[in-house]
Amino acid sequence: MDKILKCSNLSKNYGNVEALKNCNIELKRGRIVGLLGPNGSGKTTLIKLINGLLVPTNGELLVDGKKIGVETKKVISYLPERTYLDPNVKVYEMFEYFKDFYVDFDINRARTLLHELGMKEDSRIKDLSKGMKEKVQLILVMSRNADLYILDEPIAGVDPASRDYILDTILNNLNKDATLIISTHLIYEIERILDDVIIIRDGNILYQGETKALLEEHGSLDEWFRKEFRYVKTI
Ligand SMILES: Nc1ncnc2c1ncn2[C@@H]1O[C@H](COP(=O)(O)OP(=O)(O)OP(=O)(O)O)[C@@H](O)[C@H]1O
Repeated sequence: MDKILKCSNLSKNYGNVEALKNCNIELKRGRIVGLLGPNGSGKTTLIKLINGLLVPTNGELLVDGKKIGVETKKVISYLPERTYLDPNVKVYEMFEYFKDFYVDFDINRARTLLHELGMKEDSRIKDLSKGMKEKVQLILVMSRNADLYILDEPIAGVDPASRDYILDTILNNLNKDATLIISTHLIYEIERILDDVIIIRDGNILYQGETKALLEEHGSLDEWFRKEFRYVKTI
């Protein structure tokens, strides 16, 4: 199965809001994929559907050829846009918790990454800054040996000096057959690492394919995005 993700005519409505409309997406293994689109375009909705946190209104969604359920959750490592860390535990306790919970969690990798980012295992989560908490959460997610990593805004709160390190860390720790989906508005920062992009507008897939093709045509994804989605005042 060379496709890790397949969405067929996938739709999701919230009441009468059509957040995703008949989306068809196929992702191969071993790719780094940017999930891009303006605010409210449907990115988080798609991510929640893949993680089984929402149920589609219509259409089908397969991860590794399987319908969303216990088996697909085992192979997905997910970084949500909001922190879920218990403020009262220490970092090493989170590591141990992940080790008990996920058989694919590599605690030594987590310790190394934490050390390289200058943080300590005996820090209590509530004593960390917002950006430090984000780093811990990203370390937890990237220290699993998953087939599909889904990162919703992974570097938004991280200082610019750490961003490159984190992106390189992501690349260096990724198994060659694993696929990584990154949803972010920081396009300039990540475009260099993307193999493919999915661009969503108003719940429709506007573009899906190799980043190279867009870069050849437009020079920079970030500039293309700014032109394509330029805010036009209508009143
Ligand atoms: N729980 C909800 N109830 C009702 N409408 C919702 C809900 N969640 C999202 N929506 C709507 O669905 C659409 C898509 O939202 P979604 O959060 O998926 O967008 P997004 O691309 O992730 O946006 P952002 O970049 O701002 O995070 C928007 O119109 C939003 O208002």
